[in-house]
Amino acid sequence: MNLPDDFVTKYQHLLGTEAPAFLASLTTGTTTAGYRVNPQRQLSAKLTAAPRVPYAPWGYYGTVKGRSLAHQSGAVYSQEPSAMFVGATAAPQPGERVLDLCAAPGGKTTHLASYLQGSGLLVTNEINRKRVRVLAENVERFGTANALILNDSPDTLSPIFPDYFDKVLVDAPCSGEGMFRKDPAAMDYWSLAYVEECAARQREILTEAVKMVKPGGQLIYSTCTFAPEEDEQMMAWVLKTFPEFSLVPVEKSGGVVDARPEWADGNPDLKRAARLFPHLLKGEGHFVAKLQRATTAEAKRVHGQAQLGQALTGAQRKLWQDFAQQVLGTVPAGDLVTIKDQLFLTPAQLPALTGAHVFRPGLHLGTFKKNRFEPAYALALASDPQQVAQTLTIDSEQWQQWVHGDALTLTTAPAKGWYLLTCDQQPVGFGKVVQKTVKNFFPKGLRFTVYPEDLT
Ligand SMILES: C[S@@+](CC[C@H](N)C(=O)[O-])C[C@H]1O[C@@H](n2cnc3c(N)ncnc32)[C@H](O)[C@@H]1O
Repeated sequence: MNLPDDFVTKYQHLLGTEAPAFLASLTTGTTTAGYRVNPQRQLSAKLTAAPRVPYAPWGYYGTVKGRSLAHQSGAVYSQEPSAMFVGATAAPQPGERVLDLCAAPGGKTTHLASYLQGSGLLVTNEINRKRVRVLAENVERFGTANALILNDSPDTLSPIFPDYFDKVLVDAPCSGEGMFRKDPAAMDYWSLAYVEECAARQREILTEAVKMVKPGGQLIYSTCTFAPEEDEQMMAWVLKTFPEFSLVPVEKSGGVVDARPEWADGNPDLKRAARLFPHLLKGEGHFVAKLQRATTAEAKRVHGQAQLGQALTGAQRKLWQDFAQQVLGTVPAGDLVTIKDQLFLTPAQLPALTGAHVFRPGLHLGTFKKNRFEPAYALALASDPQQVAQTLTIDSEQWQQWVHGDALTLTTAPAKGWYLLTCDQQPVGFGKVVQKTVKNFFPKGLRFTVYPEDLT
């Protein structure tokens, strides 16, 4: 791999005697894959036998194939090990209000969801229209029930959520130098000028992000670049521009090191942030900082209350309750709304979302058809098979037919109706049983063929 000349010169100057090891790790080193397991799931011994990522709860080194049961059912999320340090630094407590401002494809968001354990609120936002779809797919696949998914720019959100969140994560769009080894295409658009462009955009994003942190709350800032302009210098700028914020020490282990004050204005507090270098640990390049807002200010009030959809008709409520009682065994608590014929369970007590683009108002429960209710795939993946009344266990061969979109044939005929299909204790979707056939409702856009090599 040929690194850009300007990049090599810059880091030779910055790193001095450390530069050869650093540059060699990028040109001749190998990337280490990782995955996080989903704490909401029963996990097979195979998934948890891999070596642990030292700083990341639920994190393991190793590979899980995309066309595997573990991936499809949301038992795992493939994530580069250094990226796991970001969620581990944010580590929200159950019940907190959390904003992930730059969230697609959803690696950090699903990690934050694991910490929240289905409680509190996760507002997960992605500015890009195409990428927000992928974010929604991953949030649903991971069985996240308490997320509001938005598709907005930071300046649309800051007036809606003033002083609102316990934790705000800005996993910023950056020059991506830390990904050169994993994704050499990131070098194609890199230049010294591009670093400056990214820094300007980060200042804009942070200017809005700070407004949404409640007094006493925290802002977590991360990039996957080595560029001091986007890392230490960005934090030095925040400290000077927003004096209510101070850096709190990021706990470091497993080869994670202090950030470099000498690469910014020399403020020793900058050491409190963290750098992940590929020549010092098993992972790619990252920078992570944790900023605390002082408690002195009084929180601004949010306006109004969100109208995320329509109220249910009596007939719709009965259809849903009958389905939930019979198939789930219980009616989940929470606020229900419909958008056209779609039913959602929404987070409670949100402010008015004036001007925002709501991509998912909450957990998709299903669709009202003429006089019947059809449960959603998202509900299946958010369900705990051990709590669900009507489940049907399928084997690996049937799972392959299922994700391919085929109907399944059973040897005996259970009672007619909806069942949560499970394979190896993982929820894989709802199927409708009619005599000895299970009709396939696996979403058309997600169907895939499993090849023999995917099963090893
Ligand atoms: C580093 S990626 C986020 C990765 C994600 N947090 C994850 O863990 O999967 C940065 C994201 O910021 C988005 N972005 C780009 N420009 C932005 C802007 N001006 N404001 C907010 N987000 C932006 C990009 O579309 C991209 O999805």
